[in-house]
Amino acid sequence: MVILDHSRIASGFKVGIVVAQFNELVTDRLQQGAILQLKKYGINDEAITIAKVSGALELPRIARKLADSGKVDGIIALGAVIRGETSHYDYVCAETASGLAQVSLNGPVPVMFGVLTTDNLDQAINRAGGKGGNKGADCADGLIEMINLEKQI
Ligand SMILES: Nc1c(NC[C@H](O)[C@H](O)[C@H](O)CO)[nH]c(=O)[nH]c1=O
Ligand SMILES: CC(=O)[C@@H](O)COP(=O)(O)O
Repeated sequence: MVILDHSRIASGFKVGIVVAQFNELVTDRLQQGAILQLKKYGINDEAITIAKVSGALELPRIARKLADSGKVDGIIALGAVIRGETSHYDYVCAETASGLAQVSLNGPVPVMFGVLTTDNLDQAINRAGGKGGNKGADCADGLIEMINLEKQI
């Protein structure tokens, strides 16, 4: 029996972070949470490439270009989609999730889905360093595990 271990060793990893600026009150906190968590693994500023996009819908395209660049071992995609009065929320959430999943499944590196999809600002804030934790930090943990796991396959 072979058990592939998703360890959390991160020596020499290069990480890309793609961040939506829409609702930047929230996404800035997600970004900081991801960076602080990566630093716990010894991944410092010089090993992190940050790309800012307008909104969540722009995340997949830049994530794909970064993935294809060969400059990173994995990507964290961060955003905050907060429901408004119309059905626009549904389309933004669905297409962003689908787009990022395609980049992860079809591209050369893993892409972590760090896009909050909430009904209001309070829910988003709570998941960006509040009582709900920090989704950016969670994505950092998961990315290290994914990179390590894929190196064993
Ligand atoms: N309403 C939110 C958006 N909307 C903008 C789209 O993401 C996109 O930038 C626009 O449709 C142009 O293509 N984006 C968020 O990240 N969060 C929102 O709550
Ligand atoms: C998630 C959105 O696109 C949303 O903020 C847009 O708000 P509205 O539906 O009121 O136009």
